Amino acid sequence: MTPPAVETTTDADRIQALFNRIAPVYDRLNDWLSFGQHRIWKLMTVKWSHASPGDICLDLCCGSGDLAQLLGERVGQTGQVFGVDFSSAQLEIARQRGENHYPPLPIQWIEADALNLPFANNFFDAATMGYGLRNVTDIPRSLQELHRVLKPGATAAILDFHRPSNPTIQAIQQWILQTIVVPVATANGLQEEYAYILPSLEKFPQGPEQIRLAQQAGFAQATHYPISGGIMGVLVVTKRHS
Ligand SMILES: C/C(=C\Cc1cc(O)c2ccccc2c1O)CCC[C@H](C)CCC[C@H](C)CCCC(C)C
Ligand SMILES: C[S@@+](CC[C@H](N)C(=O)[O-])C[C@H]1O[C@@H](n2cnc3c(N)ncnc32)[C@H](O)[C@@H]1O
Repeated sequence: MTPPAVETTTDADRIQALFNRIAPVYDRLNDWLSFGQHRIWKLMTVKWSHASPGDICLDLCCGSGDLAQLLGERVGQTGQVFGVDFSSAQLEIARQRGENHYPPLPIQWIEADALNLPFANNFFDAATMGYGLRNVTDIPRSLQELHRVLKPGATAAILDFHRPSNPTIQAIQQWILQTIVVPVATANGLQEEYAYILPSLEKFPQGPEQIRLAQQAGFAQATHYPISGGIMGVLVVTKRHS
C-alpha cells in the first residue's frame, strides 16, 4: 500500500505566508511605526548602492516595492530595475504602486527565491535589499547569490534592523518593538506576525559578523554603517573588479 503523502511546511513557507498575510497593511504600518523614517533609511540605501542613470539594478526581497521605485527614479528611462520577491501578495501591491506613476518607471516585478535567483552571472550594476537579509532562511547563500549576479565592481546596499551598542538605545528599541509595534499590529489582527521581528533581530548577525559573511560570500569590500543611533544598519558590499 502507498503511504499517505506527508505535507512538510518549511521555514521558508512560513516566512512567505507571513509576508502574504501582512501585505495589505505593510506600507501603512511602516509609515506609522517608524514615523516615516523608513523612507529616509531607504533613500540612504539607494544612494549607497551607487545606482546611476542607465544602470540595470536589482531590488532583492522588494516586498511592496518602495525601494525598487526609488531605484527606478534614480536609473531613469534608460535604466532597468528588477524587483524580486517570493510573496505574490507583496508583489501585487508593488505592481499597483507602479500603475500610479507617470511616466511609468522601468521596473519588472519577478516572483522568485532570493536563494536561487533567475539571473545570469555578472548581470547587475547595483543592488539594494531592504529588510530581506534577516528574513531569508540562509544568509550565506543569499549573499552568494547576490555576489554571483552583480557585475565586477558593482555595489549592493543592504538595509536592516540592527542592535544598538548603546544599552539605553537598545532598551528603547526593545520597548518600542514590544510596547508599540506589537500592540499596533495586534489592533490590525497581526500580533504573531509583528511579534516575530524582535526574536528575528536577536538571531540576526550584527555588523562585524555581517561583514565576515559578506567576505566569505566573495565580496572584496564590506562595510557596515549603523544608522539612527544603531537601531538600523546598512551593509555596503562591493564585488571585486575583474
Ligand atoms: C521599516 C519598519 C519595519 C520593516 C519590517 C521588517 C520586517 O522584517 C518585518 C517582519 C515581519 C513583520 C513586519 C516587518 C516589518 O514591518 C518599521 C520599523 C519601525 C521601528 C520598529 C521603530 C522605529 C522607531 C523610531 C524611528 C524612533 C527612533 C528612536 C531611537 C531610540 C533613536
Ligand atoms: C520585511 S519585507 C521587506 C520589504 C521591502 N524590501 C521593504 O524594505 O520594506 C521582507 C521581504 O522579504 C521577502 N523574502 C523573504 N525571504 C525571501 C526569499 N527567500 N526570496 C524572496 N523573497 C523573500 C518577503 O516576502 C518580504 O516581502
